[in-house]
Amino acid sequence: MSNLSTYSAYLLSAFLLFRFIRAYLGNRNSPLRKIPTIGYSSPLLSYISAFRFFTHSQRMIHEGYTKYKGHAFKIPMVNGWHVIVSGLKLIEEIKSASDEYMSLRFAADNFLQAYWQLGDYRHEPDFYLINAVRNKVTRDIAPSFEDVQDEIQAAFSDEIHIKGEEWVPVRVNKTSIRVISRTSNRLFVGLPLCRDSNYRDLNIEFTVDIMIGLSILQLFPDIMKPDVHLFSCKCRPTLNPDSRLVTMLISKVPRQMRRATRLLRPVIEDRLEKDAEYGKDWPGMPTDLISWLIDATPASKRTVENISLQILIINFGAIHTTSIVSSKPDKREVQCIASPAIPSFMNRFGRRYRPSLRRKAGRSLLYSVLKEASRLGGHTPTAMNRLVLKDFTFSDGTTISAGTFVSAAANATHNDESIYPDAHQYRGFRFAEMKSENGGVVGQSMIKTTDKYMLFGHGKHACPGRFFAVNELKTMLAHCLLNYDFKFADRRTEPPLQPG
Ligand code: HEM
Repeated sequence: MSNLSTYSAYLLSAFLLFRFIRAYLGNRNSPLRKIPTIGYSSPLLSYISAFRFFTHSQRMIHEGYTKYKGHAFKIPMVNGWHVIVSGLKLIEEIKSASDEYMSLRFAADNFLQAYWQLGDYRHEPDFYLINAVRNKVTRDIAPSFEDVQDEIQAAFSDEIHIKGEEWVPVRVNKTSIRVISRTSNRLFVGLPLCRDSNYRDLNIEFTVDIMIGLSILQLFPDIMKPDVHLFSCKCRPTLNPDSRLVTMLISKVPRQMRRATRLLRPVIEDRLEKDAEYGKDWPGMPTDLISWLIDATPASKRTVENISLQILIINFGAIHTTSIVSSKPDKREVQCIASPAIPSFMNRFGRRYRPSLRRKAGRSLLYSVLKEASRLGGHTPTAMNRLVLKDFTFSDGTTISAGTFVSAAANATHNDESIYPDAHQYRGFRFAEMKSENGGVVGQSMIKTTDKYMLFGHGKHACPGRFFAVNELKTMLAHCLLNYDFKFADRRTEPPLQPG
């Protein structure tokens, strides 16, 4: 046996022994024992289920939801348990739990393996970007939205090259992610950087690189991370990454962080200089995320590296999420052609409303189409992901111990027949046609989060970027409807949906 395989065999045996002892000791008195398990719950076999969860999370959560709807069930993970709840009551209890008990921030850090991939943020009370997004991207987007509209038009005409009367093939996912990267960054960093193809690719690739990094790191128990770290990456927010050869080979995250700093440095330095010279809100200060971040970040932390990293992270949270709502993450193709006519969709439904209500009706139909696509799209098996920091007992007596992940079963809820009749079918106007209790058509806003619609989470941490994301998506869809006719390249007439 070579040295490498002997070392691997020792490592594996030590890990299995460690896992067995830890699980055995931990399980004996754990209140989690009372919660039913999907998959194996015994110390060693549970590892098999933990691996299965990597590839079959939707299926396992659907199984749990079907068996224990309205209650909690648990699924083993490599580093502990993931408890999943459903039903108004338990979801409301997560919603109202204080951050002291259940933390989104720690759950996200843990999921992303942030300490290992991005650096040590444990001492930061909050990401400044969350405040910037909550306060500014939510309220102050109206004046900048004309720019965003302008970018949508420019981005589509750069991406889709219409040739006279010919149908042109378009990869939906690739096109939508590039358009979204450009339009979101028109708000985040402005012109000309938002159009720089190197900057655009960086933001698109960064998400993929983080996901690859976390998939490797999540396979290892935390206690082995110092070793795993030799093979992965660890870099401080100062962007001074450990440059060990193997580190650099496995994870691209540190490299991408340096690339971001390089690209953003001239614009951030210019803003910081102007801020120092003219003070806050200087005349002509651009209304974009850079300005908002500089404003929200304490003076001692206003470095190019820190602000670049925050911009990269917000792109991570904004681009792929928005693009998944507008298209499936596959390589399917549609054919596009310039459309001279106002789409029949608008005419047909416009007639059903008084002229004064037409614009409102058109908007509500667009929201409905998008909301239905996101309901069925199922890219998020769980929502309201939290790490339990102190033992927490739900009103039905279920106790979840500290260190456990807890979430709501989002996708299973979105596909529940008792909530959404014909749940597995795409009905574009489902939400626009929803009736109020007295029978009037009320429609349902995509921005409003409920225990039955959790695309953006729910409660005080519900996505603060959703106002921007939904307006961006609506404007993109309206632009496509007004400017192109399209059909699926493979001649299908129904959208290719992934079953929930
Ligand atoms: C369709 C697109 C998007 C989806 C599906 C989405 C989804 C989510 C979800 C599920 C959460 C966690 C909520 C919870 O656990 O209760 C979240 C949080 C967050 N999102 Fe989004 N998001 C989107 C777009 C954006 C955009 C465009 C931005 C920024 C402009 C953004 C910024 C944030 C931030 C800062 C948080 C953290 C909030 C907190 O910690 O309190 N998101 N998002």
